[in-house]
Amino acid sequence: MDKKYDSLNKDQKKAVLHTEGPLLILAGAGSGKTRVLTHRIAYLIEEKKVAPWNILAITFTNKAAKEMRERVDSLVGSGSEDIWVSTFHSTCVKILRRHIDKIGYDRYFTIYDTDDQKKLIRDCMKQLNVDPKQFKENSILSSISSAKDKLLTPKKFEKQAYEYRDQVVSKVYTMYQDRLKKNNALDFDDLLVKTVEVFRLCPDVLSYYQDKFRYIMVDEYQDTNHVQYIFVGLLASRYKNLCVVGDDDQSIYRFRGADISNILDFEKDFRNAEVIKLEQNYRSSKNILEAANQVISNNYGRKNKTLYTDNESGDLINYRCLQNEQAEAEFMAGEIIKGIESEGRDFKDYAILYRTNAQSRVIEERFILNNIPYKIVGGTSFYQRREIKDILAYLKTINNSTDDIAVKRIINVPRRGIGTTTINKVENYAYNNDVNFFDALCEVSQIPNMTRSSKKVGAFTHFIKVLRVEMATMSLVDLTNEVIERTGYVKELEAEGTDEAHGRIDNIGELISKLTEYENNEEEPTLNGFLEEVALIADIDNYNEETNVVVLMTMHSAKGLEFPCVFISGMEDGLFPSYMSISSGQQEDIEEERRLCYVGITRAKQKLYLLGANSRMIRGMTQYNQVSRFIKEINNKLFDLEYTKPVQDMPNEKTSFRKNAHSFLKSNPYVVKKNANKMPAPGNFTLNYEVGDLVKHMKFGIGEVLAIQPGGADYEVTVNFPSAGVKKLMARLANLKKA
Ligand SMILES: Nc1ncnc2c1ncn2[C@@H]1O[C@H](COP(=O)(O)OP(=O)(O)OP(=O)(O)O)[C@@H](O)[C@H]1O
Ligand SMILES: [Mg+2]
Repeated sequence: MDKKYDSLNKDQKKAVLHTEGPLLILAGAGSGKTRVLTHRIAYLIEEKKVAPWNILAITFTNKAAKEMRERVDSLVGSGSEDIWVSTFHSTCVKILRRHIDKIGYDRYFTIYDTDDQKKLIRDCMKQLNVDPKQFKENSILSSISSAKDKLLTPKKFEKQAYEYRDQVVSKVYTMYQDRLKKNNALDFDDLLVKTVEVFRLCPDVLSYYQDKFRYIMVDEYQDTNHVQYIFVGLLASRYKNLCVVGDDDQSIYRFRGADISNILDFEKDFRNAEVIKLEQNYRSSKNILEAANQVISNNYGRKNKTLYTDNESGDLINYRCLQNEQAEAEFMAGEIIKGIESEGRDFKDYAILYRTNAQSRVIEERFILNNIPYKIVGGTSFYQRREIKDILAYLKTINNSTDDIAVKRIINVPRRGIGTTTINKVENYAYNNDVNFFDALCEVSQIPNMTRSSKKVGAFTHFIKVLRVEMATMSLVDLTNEVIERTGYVKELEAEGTDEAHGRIDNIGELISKLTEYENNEEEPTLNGFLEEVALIADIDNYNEETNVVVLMTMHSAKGLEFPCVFISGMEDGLFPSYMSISSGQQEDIEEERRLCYVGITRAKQKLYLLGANSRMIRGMTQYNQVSRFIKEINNKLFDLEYTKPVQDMPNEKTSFRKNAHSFLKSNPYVVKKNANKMPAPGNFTLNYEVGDLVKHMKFGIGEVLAIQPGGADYEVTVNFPSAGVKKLMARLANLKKA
């Protein structure tokens, strides 16, 4: 056997050599699962003389597929181009291009992306007279998608549709599917559904692929959904040479239909399955691994796994709670620059992970300021996002209506019944009369044959003109809120209720935060000034093509990847774990967040930063979040104590705590300053403490007074309790004692 297999440990080798029969490799992060898969492919070809075209390897993303092919290439040398290494979707496309005619589709079908899907759904809803105010296309779309995941055809779905909403979805689903077929198109879910359909209806096709793919491997098996599970099951049912690898602790796509039981039930589905556990982690330092283990051990119902490493203890984990999100971003930039200048690191050694895409905005701006090249992976950079461009287009239109592109962008967003025919006519009029688009809109009554839409156009131009007048007496934040309110932009997103829509709402909130920041920092804030500032940032943020760059991404996108240094930003309750997961009250939701935290931590090889902020501006409002519960699940001993006060001990560290508080107050315009309690006392009630003092509360222990504000017959006192976060208390009831 070739020398390259000597680098594998005993269990890994066992997994590589076990080529016949079902095999489950269930192992924690960084234990070499993906590495085993690549070596297994090499072994099958080189030692077992299996033809490359008899091998199918499925990865979760195209990026992972590309990496796996490269790794196999470097192991085997030649022949690897004949192996099928791809995602579920690309695998299915290849199969369908050859055989979909068997179920009445043309082999040259087109694939619909989300935008195409939405257009089609909209058409169907119109034809069926479904009220788009009551039923949002995105929400219907996501119901259809989840039906497809479960292999529910329109007919089957109809049979189960007892509730009114389901009956509406059922009607749309039936027509949608019909129209897809007429258009000879498949959506993304169909790629899997139709492949399974071909396999079930055409035994000869299934038989061909069962024979072809004698050896099947699936990476990240814990995140497969039902239809993917059926697909793999059908293919593997003849030879049963199926090797799946995964980690139940890294299942993070439940919201997309991933079913963790697929991995937990593998032994039931495939009797005689060999199960191999890999227990050695090769990726991370001892400290990082220990932190990950401590966090995940708080989840119930796990498969029993232990993970150790022979790597060095390495640096302690750098946990820091900074003053606010700006300071957090500044700290990251500083650390990266320090690492490059004094530790010989490269930009590409660093990854910044966060819970929601909206968090990237502040970081992007800081990096631009400090000339740190970066790239957003699996997402769009902040100012390129659709909703941000839309709202900015409104602001541009209000500011200066000669920007035709901006006006055209929003003339029918959200939809107000102004269609392309109208727009074309207005464009022609503008061209012929040499006026800009907005002016042409204002003169709509002069344009022939426009009676029907002229009212709608008039309402739009009126709306813009009114805001133009009102803005003289309004802050920019209020102006933007007016736009959002009166257009119903956010309301529409709320009604959609999908994860994507929530993400967009978060991003709009982030834009409001940006505006608030701008207004606070600028002596004479103007809309024009703001738009100029943003235009500059939006222009520069184009580092995308470079390879030696810091990468920014959500923890979801980081699955399977590794980096020497990892920052996790926003370790605060309400952000991570998310507010939704906390407020749902479901243990499962917090557990999914905890798995995500485990994924995040285990991306790091040498250096891990867990960062949070005392205060964070969300939707233009300063929020004081508690330290993330996940931080509290990590033993303080693993934190770099030189920088971090252990959470529980903080109140004893009086001096540094005070010092901290003062700089905190300085940077926080929202907090009433020190002389606040010299304001007229409500009634005859006085306090014996002031802002900056430490006080003791019966339940929350010692905390620091951040603000005091008279309110009726009492004071509202804002206190930062290290054990419980920032609380607003009524002084009489709270009975706080100076500590
Ligand atoms: N036996 C080994 N000797 C040396 N390095 C190894 C060994 N096994 C794995 N590694 C290295 O450890 C790191 C993690 O491996 P790999 O990415 O395959 O883990 P994984 O289990 O797939 O992780 P994840 O759960 O995050 O997907 C890689 O850098 C890999 O090269
Ligand atoms: Mg992996």
